[in-house]
Amino acid sequence: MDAFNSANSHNERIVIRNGEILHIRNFFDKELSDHYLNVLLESIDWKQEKMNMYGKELLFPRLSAWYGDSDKPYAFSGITLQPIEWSTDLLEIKRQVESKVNVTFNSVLLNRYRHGNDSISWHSDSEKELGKNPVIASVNFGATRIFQLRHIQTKEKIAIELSHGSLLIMLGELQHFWQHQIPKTKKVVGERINLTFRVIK
Ligand SMILES: O=C(O)CCC(=O)C(=O)O
Ligand SMILES: [Fe+2]
Repeated sequence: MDAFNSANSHNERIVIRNGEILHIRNFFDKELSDHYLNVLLESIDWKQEKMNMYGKELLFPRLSAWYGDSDKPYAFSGITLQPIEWSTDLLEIKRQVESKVNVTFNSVLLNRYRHGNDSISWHSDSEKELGKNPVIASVNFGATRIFQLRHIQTKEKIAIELSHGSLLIMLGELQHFWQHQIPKTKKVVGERINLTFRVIK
């Protein structure tokens, strides 16, 4: 089955060991990307979540928010998030992403990296409620950051620059074999927002 509706020259289809990635650099044009960046910075209910590690409270090195149409709570990294109702802008972005991939998403996790010292460390999106081989669509606004993938067995590494207005889709068995992260950077970088659209079963 072909999960992608159409291929065009802006698409980069990356076939890797045990998985597949589609990367579209200018999925949203500059003007629309600027608009969404500003709207999301302003309107999303951003929180810095805490995690309990061996009795110590750790603040996540980023802000996050969970929106969706399901009232099922979503548990990840030791915390549970209750979804907030979709906003018009989020539904608009979701519709455009869905026009590219044959999946209807029911939730989105938003992460906001305020500066180079914000990050997300190695993990796979392999929570039970995402199902066996989840399709995860990742939308990027704001500063360019490096998205790294690491094969769990071979330790092979892949790096992809995710820039303003880009869309990255992860699919196949990728989450079983690869971890990914956004490392911290010493470079001076502005704010970045990432949205990962998901299907919670
Ligand atoms: O910010 C990103 O590009 C990745 C976010 C991510 O991996 C996640 O939310 O699970
Ligand atoms: Fe992830």
